[in-house]
Amino acid sequence: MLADTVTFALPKGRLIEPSLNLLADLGLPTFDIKEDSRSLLFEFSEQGLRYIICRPTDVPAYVEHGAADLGIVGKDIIVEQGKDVFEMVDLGFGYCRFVVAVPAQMKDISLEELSYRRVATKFPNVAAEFFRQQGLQVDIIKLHGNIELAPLMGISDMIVDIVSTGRTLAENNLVELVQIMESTARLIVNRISYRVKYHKLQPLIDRIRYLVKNREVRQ
Ligand SMILES: Nc1ncnc2c1ncn2[C@@H]1O[C@H](COP(=O)(O)OP(=O)(O)OP(=O)(O)O)[C@@H](O)[C@H]1O
Ligand SMILES: O=P(O)(O)OC[C@H]1O[C@H](OP(=O)(O)OP(=O)(O)O)[C@H](O)[C@@H]1O
Repeated sequence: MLADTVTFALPKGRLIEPSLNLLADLGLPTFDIKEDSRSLLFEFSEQGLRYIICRPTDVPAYVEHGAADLGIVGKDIIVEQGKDVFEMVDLGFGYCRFVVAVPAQMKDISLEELSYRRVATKFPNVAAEFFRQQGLQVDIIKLHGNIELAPLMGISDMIVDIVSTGRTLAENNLVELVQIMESTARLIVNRISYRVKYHKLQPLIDRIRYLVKNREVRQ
């Protein structure tokens, strides 16, 4: 942890553009992600600021271990990973929903009938917790992407995944059965940084909170 520098972990992928928009709206330095797409570290020493670009699923680890003081990450990943970080601000962008989806021919199935079936997901903890709360026992198959393929290929009966437009479900003949939770991007903060760098971080967090409250969400 660099004492005089604030390090921000930014997720590459879907959330990078709205994250950079947020930084620009705050008047913080930004960079052109397209031109510099292989660079992973951006330093602005005059402003005492640096950005690291990581996989979205790695943002909480960088923040938890203090390599970054702050990070931007989806609530979906926060809930799945349960890392020891402060969740400070709902940033409003990156809206999506966790759902249970089944093949269209199973659209009238009741939740109880899902018991003892196989569920494919990138989010085993979210799925396990949901079915546990429902009092249902299921077999969880952890995959890393293209989850909609699993029921098509017969390795699972259903999926727990993120839905945004619903297009991926529809194109793979799946239908939403039940919503588990909604998700948006969040500002997370390292617990020790928050104490040690309070004089720097709290004003920044306050500005982000104010901006998010008073601006149109730029997706
Ligand atoms: N279809 C979607 N529409 C809108 N937001 C989404 C969608 N899918 C995911 N998200 C949100 O954007 C975040 C980043 O998603 P993205 O697809 O860029 O990375 P990823 O492939 O899930 O992460 P990783 O590369 O670390 O596995 C997710 O954690 C979620 O909060
Ligand atoms: O409702 P939609 O707008 O169609 O979006 C949903 C899709 O987006 C995410 O996948 P992503 O594109 O991140 O690819 P992945 O399956 O490799 O994670 C999610 O896992 C769904 O597959």
